[in-house]
Amino acid sequence: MQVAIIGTGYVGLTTGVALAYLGHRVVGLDVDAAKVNRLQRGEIPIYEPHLAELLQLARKNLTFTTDYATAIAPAQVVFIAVGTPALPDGNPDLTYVRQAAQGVGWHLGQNFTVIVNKSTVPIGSGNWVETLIDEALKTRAHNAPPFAVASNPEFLREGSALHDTLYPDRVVLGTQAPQALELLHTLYQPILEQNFTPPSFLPRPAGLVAVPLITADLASAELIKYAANAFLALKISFINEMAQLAERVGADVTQIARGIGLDQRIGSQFLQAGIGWGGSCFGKDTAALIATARDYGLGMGIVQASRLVNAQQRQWVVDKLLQTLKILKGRRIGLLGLAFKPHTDDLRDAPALEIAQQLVERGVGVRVHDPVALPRAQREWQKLEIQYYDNVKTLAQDCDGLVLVTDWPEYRDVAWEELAPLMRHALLVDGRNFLDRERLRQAGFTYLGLGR
Ligand SMILES: NC(=O)c1ccc[n+]([C@@H]2O[C@H](COP(=O)([O-])OP(=O)(O)OC[C@H]3O[C@@H](n4cnc5c(N)ncnc54)[C@H](O)[C@@H]3O)[C@@H](O)[C@H]2O)c1
Ligand SMILES: O=c1ccn([C@@H]2O[C@H](COP(=O)(O)OP(=O)(O)O[C@H]3O[C@H](CO)[C@@H](O)[C@H](O)[C@H]3O)[C@@H](O)[C@H]2O)c(=O)[nH]1
Repeated sequence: MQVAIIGTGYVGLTTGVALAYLGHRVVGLDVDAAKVNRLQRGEIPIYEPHLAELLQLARKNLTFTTDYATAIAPAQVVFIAVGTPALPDGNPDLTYVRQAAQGVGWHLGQNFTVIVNKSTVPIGSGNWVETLIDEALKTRAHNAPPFAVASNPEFLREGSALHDTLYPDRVVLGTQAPQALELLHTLYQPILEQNFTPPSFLPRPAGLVAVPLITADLASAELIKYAANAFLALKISFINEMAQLAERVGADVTQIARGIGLDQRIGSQFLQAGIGWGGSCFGKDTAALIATARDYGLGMGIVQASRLVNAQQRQWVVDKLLQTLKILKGRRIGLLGLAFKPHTDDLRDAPALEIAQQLVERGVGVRVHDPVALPRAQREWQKLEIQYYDNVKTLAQDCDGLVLVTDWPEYRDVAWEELAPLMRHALLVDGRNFLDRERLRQAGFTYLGLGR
């Protein structure tokens, strides 16, 4: 099938590369000319495992452009995958969705096209996009072509985006138009029936033979996305609240997580207590859900509470440093990990930024390290007075404490025994309960986890 994807960020690029690999002809469309130039040269502008490799395998089916006419006119399916960042009142900023929808309306070809909202957008956005396209079509001289709007929320996680796209837990399609559903079913058929040859570097999970398809009305599909993210955020905040209690009563939250997670009704994933959630989605999507509910007179107390707990977790790390070192002014603290999670260079709502800001405000000299996100942090955090290190050992020299912020696997392999003697205080706050605390203690560290 002929596909256009508007927005070549984490979601659009991953979707485009995956669909091209599956044999569809895909045009990636972006307003960012520099990004499109790089993609045309085969370069991936973000750090996302295997994306570059799969792009190479899919190249013959994939082109990139900044020109709406080139991308939209021949397309049978158009995905809108532009950003929907949070506004100060919690509602998502729909400026980019509006621009994309209007661009679609101005350039739609004469055959039936399905326009798919893949961006995370509030309830009613499907109808709104339809109206925008309709109005744009009216400005055109010739007869308006047939089209339908569908919702196809995206559930990929950064760091495993391609895996999640090729082997999703489910595909959700929200539309009332049978023709749209039929087209999208054909588009996703290789994934739904898992009848493609997996790339060698992304093997199919054992036992996966088919992916469930959920068909829903537009509003339900839109709400499924927000409900999923709110629930996941809530699950993490729940275990983090338990961590706060566990620490006070002398229990170990990692044992509690295991003890409840093995109950199949609860499930063991997303019970890792620590600094809490960050990233481009949980914060913005829980805020959007609360903002939507507010319009209907609902408070969304549980979702509000999960945001509150999350904010406390970031503060907890600073409090621990303060309690242990007593005076923070004049100290040197090293942060290990800047990205909001491992295997990505994404810094949106990264807990590291907030922790660094708080420490800087308290007069701490902040040093930071990350295996992949350093260059991006240097570009995006220019106003923040912190020092960047590409070597953990050099960073630790004369430090009063280290905070493990991101659970990058390589931090397990640090020669901790060599680090402790170099530091002014061999203190480590493990913000993810990730390291082997016995090993750290043997290496001479005062080890502090969260909730254990
Ligand atoms: N990042 C994730 O893990 C993830 C997962 C699921 C859903 N989502 C949702 O998907 C959407 C996209 O997120 P993302 O992280 O990929 O964003 P992103 O910021 O990485 O990419 C968005 C892209 O859209 C481009 N763009 C903006 N306006 C445009 C326009 N008018 N025409 C063409 N291109 C335009 C931007 O230049 C950018 O390259 C958001 O709604 C997000 O909530 C994101
Ligand atoms: O047990 C856990 C699991 C995760 N996290 C943190 O939670 C955040 C989010 O992690 P994750 O969900 O793995 O990454 P995202 O890429 O933000 O993916 C989420 O947000 C996406 C955007 O909407 C959705 O598509 C995904 O389904 C949803 O998992 C990160 O800061 C993690 O460190 C924890 O603190 N404890």
